[in-house]
Amino acid sequence: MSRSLKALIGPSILNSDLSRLYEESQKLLDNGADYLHLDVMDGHFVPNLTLGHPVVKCLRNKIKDVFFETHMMVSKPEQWIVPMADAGVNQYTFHIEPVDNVAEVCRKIKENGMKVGLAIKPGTPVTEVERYISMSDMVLIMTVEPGFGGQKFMENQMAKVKYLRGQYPLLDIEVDGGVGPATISCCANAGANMIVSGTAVIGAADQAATIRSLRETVQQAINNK
Ligand SMILES: O=C(CO)[C@H](O)[C@H](O)COP(=O)(O)O
Ligand SMILES: [Fe+2]
Repeated sequence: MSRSLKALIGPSILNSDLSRLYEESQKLLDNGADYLHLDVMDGHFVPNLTLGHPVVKCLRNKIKDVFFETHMMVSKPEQWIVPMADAGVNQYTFHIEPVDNVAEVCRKIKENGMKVGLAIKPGTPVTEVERYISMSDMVLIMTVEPGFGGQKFMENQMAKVKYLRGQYPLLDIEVDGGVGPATISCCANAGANMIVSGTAVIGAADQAATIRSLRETVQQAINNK
């Protein structure tokens, strides 16, 4: 049977009340999130700090059967592969910009039993990531400068998504940054199927309805292709 694309919504907990990380995460899952997108920042690759593998491990101890993606906004992604695998991460998504040997990092991630996600910043050409696609499970096209939640969606990044979708009909393509009800059609029509949404979902009056509506918009675009 051939594989088909699936619309998946992975909320980012970055702009939630982080003193209640477990409760906020569980609430998102109860409201229909397909996976959790955990933003890891090192204060060096981006000018902000969030959480690391000890926190991810504690969260994993409380939330067992859910797909955890870590979005590694770090200068040395190779350094955190083993600790994140040990913490129970399912997919290790890292930025290729600071990495000399992307293939080697991909190899190590797989060797440690995780899926590989390749991320690029808004200023990085899509061709930079395209050459590594065969080694990856997913490509993340950032739609804000990484580092902070609550920023404005960059529509000009959709050209990258459209290009990738045209070339790779079954590739998992994720968008992250400023995505919510106002911008989801843009992402869906360009061909993104994995949707990270932080502020828009966390702050929604009806979280379940918002998650459902994001997924329906994306699934409809997939079905109409
Ligand atoms: O990687 C990120 C920031 O670097 C976050 O995942 C992203 O910003 C999600 O939050 P929001 O939807 O509020 O933009
Ligand atoms: Fe992110």
